[in-house]
Amino acid sequence: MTKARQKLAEQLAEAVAQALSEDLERQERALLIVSGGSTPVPFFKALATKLLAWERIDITLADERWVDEHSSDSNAKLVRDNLLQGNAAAAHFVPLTSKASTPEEGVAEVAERTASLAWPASVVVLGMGGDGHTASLFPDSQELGLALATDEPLVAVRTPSQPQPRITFSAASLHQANRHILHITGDDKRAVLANALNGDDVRQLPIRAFLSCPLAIYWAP
Ligand SMILES: O=C1O[C@H](COP(=O)(O)O)[C@@H](O)[C@H](O)[C@H]1O
Repeated sequence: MTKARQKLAEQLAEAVAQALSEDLERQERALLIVSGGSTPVPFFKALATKLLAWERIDITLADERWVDEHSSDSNAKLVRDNLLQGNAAAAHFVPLTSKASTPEEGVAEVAERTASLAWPASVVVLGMGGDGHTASLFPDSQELGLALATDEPLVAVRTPSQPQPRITFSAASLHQANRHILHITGDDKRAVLANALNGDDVRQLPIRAFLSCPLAIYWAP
């Protein structure tokens, strides 16, 4: 972990804690939506140390691989191991998988589970892959058009470039937030983001669906 990435994670944790705290001053519960992958780990660890009314905070994921919750590929495991620790262990975490064997079979149950959360979310923290995907809105997914257009909260996704089936919040659901943040690191992702800012084809680079939310960008080399 470089010093710049650690500092970025700490600054992001401070901003997210501040946002949650502000929202909790005027509402009973607040919702935080986080992303999986490798980038958020230092952010999760920094956020877990914050003194917040965690028992009034719901946390869920932007997307998930349809894998066992103990799998190393599980975004829920990532959140449990790194964010739901220390002070933040009191938060209420809502995972995006079920006992169903496929996301197509489980999506309705997960949608019911997430409907009772405190929408709009206080903060959505997005990540981005080198192909411009965010959440599980992948350029090569046959469900991308549906996930970008539907009013349904969640979509089951099959993506040729990914080994596991996935479930993702739709763009419409992820738009329902008071604040949107993109957390990325590295020159390769900076170049992808620059490319995204220079065009408007959302299917080519799905992160474009969030560029005008507005989107606060947290980037370090
Ligand atoms: O597959 C995923 O990838 C993206 C980016 O992950 P990273 O490892 O490059 O940080 C992530 O935002 C998404 O939630 C995750 O499911």
